[in-house]
Amino acid sequence: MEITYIKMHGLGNSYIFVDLFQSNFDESIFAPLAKSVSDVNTGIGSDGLILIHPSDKADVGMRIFNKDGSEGRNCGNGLRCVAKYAYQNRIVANKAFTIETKANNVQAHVHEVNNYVDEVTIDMGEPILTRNNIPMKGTSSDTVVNEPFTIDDKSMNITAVSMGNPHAIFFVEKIEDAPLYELGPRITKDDRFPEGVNVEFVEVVSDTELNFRVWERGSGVTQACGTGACASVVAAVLNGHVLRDKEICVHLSGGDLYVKWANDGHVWMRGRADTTSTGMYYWNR
Ligand SMILES: N[C@@H](CCC[C@H](N)C(=O)O)C(=O)O
Repeated sequence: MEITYIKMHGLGNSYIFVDLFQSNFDESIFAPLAKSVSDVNTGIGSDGLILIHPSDKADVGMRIFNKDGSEGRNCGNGLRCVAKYAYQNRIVANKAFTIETKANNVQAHVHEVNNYVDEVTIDMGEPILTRNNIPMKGTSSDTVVNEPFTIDDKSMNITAVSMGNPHAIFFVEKIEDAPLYELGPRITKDDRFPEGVNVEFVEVVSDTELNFRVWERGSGVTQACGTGACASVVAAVLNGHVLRDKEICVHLSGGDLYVKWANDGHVWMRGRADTTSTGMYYWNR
């Protein structure tokens, strides 16, 4: 099977994009295709697969499949890439437009300088803070803010936030000491999260800056996670580390994202989206 693709990334969080405005495939191929293209040795190498598709609910639609073939409901870095692609390939005519995800419809705004889109801002909508809707098991309170969380012999405090997909945020003193490889793969599959969870370790650098590392559900360690950065800023506000309605710079392994949890409840994310290559994938199923 031959599949035309584009490889793009948001701060090193890379995906293989397939434009379903141009071609059509059977639903059954997407999960195995995500696994196949993501393999760095026998595929292309990426954190997953993203479909750009026609939508009857928004100007353009996005679906995301993680490296292991599981489907996610939202992807912040993917949204900025889809916005850039849709504008540059004239799927949309205006710089401001809507994108449908499995979680919600978001508003995108591309920033064009000398005919080149370098940054994209996304209004990600409102975070979900209720335990049942994150979802996370437990009864101690309706929201999960700085709640004791023990795994094996390690006691930490968790704040859980959904940006349409679930995030478990742990504040640490120093980002270099975060137990990312030790606990990331355990927490992501912990029974307390019926749908799994994206795991973030966050250091508060100042009242305008956070350091951030992630173990993504279905993909493992990635260079960046847009929804994770948004969830971390919300968690930092809830814990009194940073102010609401103020733009916070989140330092991820692959670069910086600018995130604000506005007073109207919406979370805004601004950052780069980059294209690395286009090509034909020859898939031996
Ligand atoms: N990298 C993404 C999130 C991708 C989906 C996630 N792994 C999940 O399963 O929820 C981002 O930039 O937000």
